[in-house]
Amino acid sequence: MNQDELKERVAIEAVKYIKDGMNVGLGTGSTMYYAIRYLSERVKNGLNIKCIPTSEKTAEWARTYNIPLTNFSETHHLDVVIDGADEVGPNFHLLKGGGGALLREKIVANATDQFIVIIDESKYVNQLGKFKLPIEIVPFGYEYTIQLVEALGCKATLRQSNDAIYVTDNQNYIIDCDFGMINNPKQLNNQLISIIRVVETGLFIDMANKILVSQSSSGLVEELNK
Ligand SMILES: O=C(CO)[C@H](O)[C@H](O)COP(=O)(O)O
Repeated sequence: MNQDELKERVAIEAVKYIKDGMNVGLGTGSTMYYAIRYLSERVKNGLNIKCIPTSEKTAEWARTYNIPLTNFSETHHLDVVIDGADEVGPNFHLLKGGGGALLREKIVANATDQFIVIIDESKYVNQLGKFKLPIEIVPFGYEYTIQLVEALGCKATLRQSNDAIYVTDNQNYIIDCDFGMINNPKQLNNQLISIIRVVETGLFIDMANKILVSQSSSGLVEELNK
């Protein structure tokens, strides 16, 4: 079973947690694309939901597939949030932001008591840090911000897109930081967000309640609960 098939499998399982009348947070990324497509089938068959997307891309997909959207002016609490991740480590701490949507993803995940993360087994790790940690920073004075972050022990690379600096949906920049293996994700997250110029990090500490993992050997989806 290839990685796209694994993504589709786990996405389909996650969408089963969405029930009639729910307010739902929709994450960002290629795994979520499958979830949105499957969800659109259920909406077509009468499922009544309202969703808050975590990125402009996800909002575009949702509109394309006729999934009703809402926003935080109308709804403050979400019944369930589904999102992918780049790595899931011990204690369900997550490393996210590969798709550049970490800030809205964290805001949306923070609005629920049921945050379901969908991954294939290659992303389930003993220690976070093989994937470079994305950090959203304000453009103002970004060169010095990079120095301040690097002083915490990493090599930071300003994310580019089409030969220009990558700009997030919030008009900020992303730096991808190689800290090596991260021994204490909670402490590192606290150190990083104490830098005023850092908006948010891709470390999601104590946020996920349920991890769905698709297994390459069997194609089965394992459910892990906190
Ligand atoms: O954090 C994210 C976007 O900011 C994504 O959830 C993460 O990058 C996983 O994406 P994919 O499902 O494409 O592997």
